[in-house]
Amino acid sequence: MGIRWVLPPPLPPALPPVALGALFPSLSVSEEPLTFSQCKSMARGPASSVFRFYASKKNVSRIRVLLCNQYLTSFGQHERLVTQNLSPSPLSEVPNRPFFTSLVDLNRQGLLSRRENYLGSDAFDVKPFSSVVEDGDEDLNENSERSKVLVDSVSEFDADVGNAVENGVNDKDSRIFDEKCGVGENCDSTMVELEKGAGNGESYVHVAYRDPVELYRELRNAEKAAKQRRSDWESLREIFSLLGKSGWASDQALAIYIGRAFFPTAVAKFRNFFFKKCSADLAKYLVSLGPSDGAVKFLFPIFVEFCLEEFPDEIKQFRGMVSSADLTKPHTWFPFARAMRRKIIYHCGPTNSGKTYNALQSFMEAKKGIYCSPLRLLAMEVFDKVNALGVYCSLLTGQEKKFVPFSNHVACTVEMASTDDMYDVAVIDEIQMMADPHRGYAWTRALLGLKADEIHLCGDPSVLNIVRKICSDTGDELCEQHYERFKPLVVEAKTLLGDLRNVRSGDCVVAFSRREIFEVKLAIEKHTEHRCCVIYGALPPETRRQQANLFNDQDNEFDVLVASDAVGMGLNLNIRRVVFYTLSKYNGDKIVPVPASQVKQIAGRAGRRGSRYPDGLTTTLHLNDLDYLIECLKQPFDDVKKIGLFPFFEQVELFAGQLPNITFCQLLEKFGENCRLDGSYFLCRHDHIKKVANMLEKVQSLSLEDRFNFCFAPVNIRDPKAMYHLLKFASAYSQSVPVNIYMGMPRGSASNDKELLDLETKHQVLSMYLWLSQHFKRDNFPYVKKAEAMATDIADLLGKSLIKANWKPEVRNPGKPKPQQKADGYERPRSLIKQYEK
Ligand SMILES: Nc1ncnc2c1ncn2[C@@H]1O[C@H](COP(=O)(O)OP(=O)(O)OP(=O)(O)O)[C@@H](O)[C@H]1O
Repeated sequence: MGIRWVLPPPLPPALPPVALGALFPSLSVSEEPLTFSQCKSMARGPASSVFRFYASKKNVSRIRVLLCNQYLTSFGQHERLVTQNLSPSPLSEVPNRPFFTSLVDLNRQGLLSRRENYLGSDAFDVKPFSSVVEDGDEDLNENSERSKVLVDSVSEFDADVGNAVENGVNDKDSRIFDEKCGVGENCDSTMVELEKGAGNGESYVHVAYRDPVELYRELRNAEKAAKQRRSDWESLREIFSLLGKSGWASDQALAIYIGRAFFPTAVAKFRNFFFKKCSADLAKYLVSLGPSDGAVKFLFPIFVEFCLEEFPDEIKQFRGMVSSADLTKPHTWFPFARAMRRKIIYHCGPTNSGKTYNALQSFMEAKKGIYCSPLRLLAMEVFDKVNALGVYCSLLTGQEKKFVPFSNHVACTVEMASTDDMYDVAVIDEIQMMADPHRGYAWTRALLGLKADEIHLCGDPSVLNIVRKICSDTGDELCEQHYERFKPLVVEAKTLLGDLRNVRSGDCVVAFSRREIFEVKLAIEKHTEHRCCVIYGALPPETRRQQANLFNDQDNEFDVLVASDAVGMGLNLNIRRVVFYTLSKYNGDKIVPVPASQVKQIAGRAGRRGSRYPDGLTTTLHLNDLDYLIECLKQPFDDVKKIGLFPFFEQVELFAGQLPNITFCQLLEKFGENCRLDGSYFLCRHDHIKKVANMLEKVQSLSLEDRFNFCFAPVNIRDPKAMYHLLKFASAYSQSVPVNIYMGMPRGSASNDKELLDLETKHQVLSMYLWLSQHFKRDNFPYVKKAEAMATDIADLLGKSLIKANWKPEVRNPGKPKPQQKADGYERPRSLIKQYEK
């Protein structure tokens, strides 16, 4: 936002002041700075009632001019006071002039100074009267003598500065001004000010036009505060309370490195200082504004001066902290990738349109390739598929490393993608996950940092625009390939009419909680001839694959799949119809509608090229939910505006150097509060990391790096048993003793839901052990083989348990809302979408 300069219209020199006001509507606003001679002519000219300007002889272009007009009637309370004050007005017949806009613009356009500490002051939206010149120029307040002429009325003023003869004001005053102000080539600075209404009872209004730097200096030098009425003190107290609570002021204070945490303290100190020193006029003026935005904006620049003088250490510390938490320009974090000429190919389209298939063709044809998957399961699928097609490919996930001899290809989870190795072709699957609130940073890092000549992105169009922007930042060439679904998805309007007895072979019933999944399975198996496979996130990938194979295989009775949203990605499934059991889910806080993008992704699993059901159908259990389903499918893809980012350990370490005496969890919190991001990025949510960090505070001797790494271990933070094991692993690691698996093998498959939950937890703990063994020195985790064997056995037991599972599910989280209990043997939810709408 540039500074705008107000130029008066050219005026006939002999125009009487009464006529001048009418000319103000034609004030032009120029983007160009005024020349010094223009300023001079304005100062001498008759156009305005009040001129106030500062000039530096060093650089005329830095002159700032504020042109005020005393006849404004709509420029806030304080201008009204000015108007009232100027009675009897010689110009009372002059119509109100729309000068207001120009003046406000001028106010808002950042005439505020830019001294070194005012970094980011473009964002300021405060009284622009700070007297500091731009760009480190000599501070006029400090180093130059300023002259001041006080004149009693508008016409006299006009006469003084410009048209003394024409307006009948004596030459002597004019000379005084010239001498004192030195309006001429050699003047240091010039300031002309009007004491409005002096002597008529409201003399304080001149305060509105005073330079905040000066006001601050006067306050600082004052011996003590003027006496005020009790009610005025009350009013002032309210104004300061408003300042302390003002989000606007706290945001603006960041520009001078007064952090949000320190802001209330700074305001409290400022208030104490102010109350000890304030003059009668200043207090009266503020009281006249009352506890309002106007008062806050008036006080703010004075507050800034106070802070700059009083809190240099705090400002320096916060500045250091902010610069060490600088996450702006993440594309510059990967200089090697920036030095490459990369070609990005965006395979853009809905599900089941052949995006991944085409990208994998290029991957397999390359000499050296990397495939980055959103899930372990999908990495395993690609690993199997590619090796089966004769291309040697290794597997790398957080939990396992399967090296295939002579392989130049690797299928990995996106977090494990190496930004050190060079590749001919890289594939990043489900690129829209860049916007995922928790894991988005991993996709962003892969896109920015992979060293590959060709990078294939597969995903829906939601992140296309942001990828375009990133490519223009990185200088990579972008090539877009758009896809359509092989066969359109058809919505079945009939629905299941609320009755699970209407499921058919090839259906996938989608529910959004583990409890609901087992309820549905139980109901279907009890009331129909169908048998159900289940897939949900807490199951190990091996078990999910086993269940998928069971469902795909036609030679068995398992012809219905009951699944969570985990079915939306990664598995090749022969689904005829996707049936939404509900279209609402618990988001950890409350019941919310399932986002349209997720509904599309899941519904799109129905019908798959080359499968038994190439035509896809989708519907809902309840008629009530159908409209929402249709609405979701009709909705265009979101246009994602921001993608995720998370600091590397080195960045956190640098930040930690600024705050040596706080816990790691507090450190993460502070980082979140103070980090700076470009507009296209957000800091990924890290509540789960903080929760682990909190728990690990008990483990004393972990280094910062180890602590950081432990916090990323895959653990279900809502499962106390899993958290307990993580704590034990970290404790043993910190004592440099071999980390053991303190867990026995279950005797057999589960015969109730409690045992099933136990198997799930045990597998997660083993998976965590394997993850830690990959992310820390292997020597510290000597029982990897044992953990792998146990994990395989447990996944097997889980598969067996699921086949015979016909029990009511345990409630893992009793806080969740329960569906309605029906008398006919199984629980059915009401349409939660309808409930939500109500
Ligand atoms: N040209 C092709 N020849 C044979 N089969 C194909 C071809 N293109 C795609 N397919 C098959 O179609 C199915 C869907 O393709 P693919 O997985 O590539 O779609 P997608 O758009 O990536 O979908 P999603 O986003 O759901 O993963 C797969 O089973 C794939 O093997």
